[in-house]
Amino acid sequence: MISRLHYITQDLSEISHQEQVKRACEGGADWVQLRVKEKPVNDIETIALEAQKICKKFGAKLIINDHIQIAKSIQADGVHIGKEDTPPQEARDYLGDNYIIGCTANTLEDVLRLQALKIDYIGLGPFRFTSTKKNLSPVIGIEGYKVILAHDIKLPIIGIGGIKTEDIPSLLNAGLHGIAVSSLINLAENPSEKTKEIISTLENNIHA
Ligand SMILES: Cc1ncc(COP(=O)(O)OP(=O)(O)O)c(N)n1
Ligand SMILES: Cc1ncsc1CCOP(=O)(O)O
Ligand SMILES: [Mg+2]
Repeated sequence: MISRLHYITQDLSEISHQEQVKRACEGGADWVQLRVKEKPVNDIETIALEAQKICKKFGAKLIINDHIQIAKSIQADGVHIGKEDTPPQEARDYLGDNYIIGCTANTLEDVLRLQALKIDYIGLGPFRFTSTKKNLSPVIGIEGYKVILAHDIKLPIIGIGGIKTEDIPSLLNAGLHGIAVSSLINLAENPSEKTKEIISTLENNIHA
């Protein structure tokens, strides 16, 4: 099952990725995407191993952003790859069938193209402007999500980009499977409590 909440770490000067993972897991996050942008690959692998220990302790899945080699060498649960990363089919051939592969879409055309591939979920965004990611694609907004999600899409679609807790009801109503958030948790006064609040809001708004 693809989680409703994809928690994503970010490069912050004050707090390590490992500590970010711990705080989110303590709040109940069961899906962690390790997104380290500003470090050499060897350092990212070391961080990933430590993040994996924490995720295992809490029973959370660990998804590695961008680096399929690291995912394979540490036997993480999966990878998230974007349009400028390894192509999805190449990632599937490299990782085999036992890894989760998520891919980024920014448009309906991206979603329809990705649908045909052997992947497990799509991260569709950005919902709104966010400073967490550089070179952001044009924002989709709630109306854009409604148009895209009106199509017959089989893969779970995860919304991403500037999402706040109060957006959750309308995003789920539009047809998203779940959401991915970074700064909402990482920059919260109490990240574990914020994680709990997001999870309970998601649970209260799933109308299966
Ligand atoms: C769940 C989810 N969706 C989209 C993204 C963005 O991935 P990408 O386009 O490769 O951008 P970077 O995260 O690498 O900057 C994501 N990470 N997670
Ligand atoms: C990785 C990524 N891809 C599109 S927006 C984004 C950043 C999401 O972070 P935040 O939840 O802080 O806006
Ligand atoms: Mg990427």
